[in-house]
Amino acid sequence: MTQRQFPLDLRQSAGSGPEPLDDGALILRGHASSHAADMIAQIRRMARQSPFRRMTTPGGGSMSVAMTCCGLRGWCSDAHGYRYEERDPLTGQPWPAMPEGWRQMAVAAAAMAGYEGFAPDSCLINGYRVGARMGLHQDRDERADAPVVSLSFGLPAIFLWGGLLRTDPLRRIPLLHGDVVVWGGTTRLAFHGIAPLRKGDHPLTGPCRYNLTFRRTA
Ligand SMILES: O=C(O)CCC(=O)C(=O)O
Ligand SMILES: [Fe+2]
Repeated sequence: MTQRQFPLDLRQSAGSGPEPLDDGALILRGHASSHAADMIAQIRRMARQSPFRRMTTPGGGSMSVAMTCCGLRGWCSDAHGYRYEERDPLTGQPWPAMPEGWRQMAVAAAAMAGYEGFAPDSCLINGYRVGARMGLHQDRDERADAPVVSLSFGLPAIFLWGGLLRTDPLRRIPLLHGDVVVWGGTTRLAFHGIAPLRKGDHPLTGPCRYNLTFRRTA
């Protein structure tokens, strides 16, 4: 008898305890699944206030990932470089507030990874469609003495996880709907990225993947 297989893009992770990723880094599989529908609805509401946009890189290119932010400061990229801004440059208005439930989830996930007292003041919201990718980079525009907490919703993606040198070997780690990754401490500045998103259709997000990263900027 052939085993019936769920298509990859309908899968979500089981929530089977922390999965070590690296020193100071772990994956909480499925940890955000039960909040997904609410959080996706909130993302869509926020995007009416501060729309997803494809930012320009300092090199003059345009990012394939569409971004928006919430919280006290939002990450911005343009011809002048990368930085955090208190106002959305697109609207001239403050970014949408970070919902208290989001903050609590990020604080709890950080604590599960050993980072007590995480106080995120910014959340970068990435929107990926088929082919969108994020090249290998370090998250170094915010405080590196606080962890990054990352939530994935919708279509699966391959997370590329390296080391402190750009040339360190890369691991390819599937991130599914509801997965949470926390990294800090000695691997806070590890290089990472996202492989080009594969086509799919997710019941909650259709052809997209959303990724939320909570950070401490000041
Ligand atoms: O989409 C992801 O899972 C990672 C995003 C990321 O690395 C970033 O926004 O800095
Ligand atoms: Fe990053």
